[in-house]
Amino acid sequence: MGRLESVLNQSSTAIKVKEIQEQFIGKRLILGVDDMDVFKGISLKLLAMEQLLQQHPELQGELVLVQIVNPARSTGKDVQEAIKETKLTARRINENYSSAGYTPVILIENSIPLHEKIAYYATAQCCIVNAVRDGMNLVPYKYIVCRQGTPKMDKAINVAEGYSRTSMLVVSEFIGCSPSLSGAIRVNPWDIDAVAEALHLAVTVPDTEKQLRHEKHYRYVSSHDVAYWARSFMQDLERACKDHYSKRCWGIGFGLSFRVISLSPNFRKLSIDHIVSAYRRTNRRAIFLDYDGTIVPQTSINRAPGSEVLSILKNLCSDPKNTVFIVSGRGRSSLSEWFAPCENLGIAAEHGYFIRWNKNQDWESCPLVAGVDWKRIAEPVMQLYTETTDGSYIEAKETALVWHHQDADPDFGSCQALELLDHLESVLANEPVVVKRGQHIVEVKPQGISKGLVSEKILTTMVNDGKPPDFVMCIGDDRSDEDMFESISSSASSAVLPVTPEMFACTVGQKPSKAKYYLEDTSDVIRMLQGLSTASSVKHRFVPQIQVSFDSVA
Ligand SMILES: O=P(O)(O)OC[C@H]1O[C@H](O[C@H]2O[C@H](CO)[C@@H](O)[C@H](O)[C@H]2O)[C@H](O)[C@@H](O)[C@@H]1O
Repeated sequence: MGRLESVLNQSSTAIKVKEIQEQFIGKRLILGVDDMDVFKGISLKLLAMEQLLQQHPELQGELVLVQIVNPARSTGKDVQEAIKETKLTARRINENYSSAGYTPVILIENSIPLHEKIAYYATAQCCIVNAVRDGMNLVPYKYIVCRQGTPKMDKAINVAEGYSRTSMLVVSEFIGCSPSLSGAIRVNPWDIDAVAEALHLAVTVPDTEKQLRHEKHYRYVSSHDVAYWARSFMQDLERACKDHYSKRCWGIGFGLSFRVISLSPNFRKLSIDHIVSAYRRTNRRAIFLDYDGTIVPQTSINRAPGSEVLSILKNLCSDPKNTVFIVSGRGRSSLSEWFAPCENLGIAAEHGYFIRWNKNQDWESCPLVAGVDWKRIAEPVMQLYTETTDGSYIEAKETALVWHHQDADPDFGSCQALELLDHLESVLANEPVVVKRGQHIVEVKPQGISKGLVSEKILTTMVNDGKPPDFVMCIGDDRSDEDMFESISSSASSAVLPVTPEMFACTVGQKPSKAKYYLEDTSDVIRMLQGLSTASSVKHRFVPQIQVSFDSVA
């Protein structure tokens, strides 16, 4: 900024500004400054200018595009073609729309001194950067600083004190600085109609709007200087390195999915002996189990629980010391059908929208949620991604919609999922829903529903019933389960639980998690649950069932 301001202060710059003002008196100036490169979209810009003049004859004779073309940095065939195309298009526009004293497109192809370039920046009413691919591109920032000018420049060109500055920017959405320019008109450079329209808007909006946009831009550019960037970079670095030395790093995955994760040294494998001994010592236990990826492998074709799982759960539920819940994103009909043999099992379905304490009780549903009108917006968007992603499909639940891509090509499916997530978040921004990523799914579900609230509700009910838990175990593999891990640990440290129970938050797979423990896979989980189940059975077996009959005592 300082460098630009010092050039603005040079008398040679003021002289050039006056010269340009005189040359273009009564005209409106649009400026482009680009290297001659196939990616800069110069021809597309010229086509948009041509369309603008054709659609708005009132601008003919008045609107001028000055395109400064810095010499090409390479000499390849593609660059030569871009130069040829640029010249041909400029010539065609000038042949069709020039008049006495008016040339609509001025190409400046030779390299010009910095002060001249800055004089053009300072004079142009609008600046356009139309690159189809680029790095940061600093042209918009330079333009803003030059439009702000300096007191010395104002004096030299007779600008009154307190004169309100204006600047209008049309920028390609594909350049790095685009997201930082909230007052710019953003365009897709390939869309010539849209670029022509943006240029029209830029030159015709009232001055008050041009001033507001300029103020916004100048505030940003002047506050985000080199020192700001250096400071924020250092802060990011410090944050990323915080606790770095106390963490353990692991390389996981193969090929393109290889990544390094850093885990806290407190994160450790759950020892079955350790949890079984805590289980034995305790009398009021709360057990929360996620379904997919936790007690049933993510990859299994048959999604119903096997007989081993059912028998373990049945045994755990029949221990009067236990309150056992399946907490799942799945719908209530399949869960209640699958777990019909486990009469005492609690089920929280659709992430807790529906809760049932045991088979004999009715389903409670969350009173918070407004209707599901949002499905009319979300479904067509999901449909679009289903049509373009082979192997994907939509699952409609009572309160949620899920887009599945487990059977699609893994890389393509993941890319599509990220795009869909973004797309849904923008179209549903005003709806009472959240859009979440899960294992091979993108799910839209009501706001205010989470597995964390389920565990909180169950623990609170146990406390209110006079059975504050002294053992809490929660196992899950997915992002939605992290809410449960967080919730049980905050319940333990807050007033929800009067005494701190033995806590076992456990994720499935070694990965960054809010859980303190991990188990490798579903087989490990089943083995551990089997250990607990055996502990319950053994106790039952050894509880003396002796009936003393006093009648028999003589
Ligand atoms: O909370 P969970 O018990 O882990 O349930 C989460 C989702 O489970 C189901 O999807 C999962 O199984 C699908 C196969 O049936 C698989 O294609 C997908 O990748 C898994 O995420 C269920 O269909 C979803 O509605 C649940 O939200």
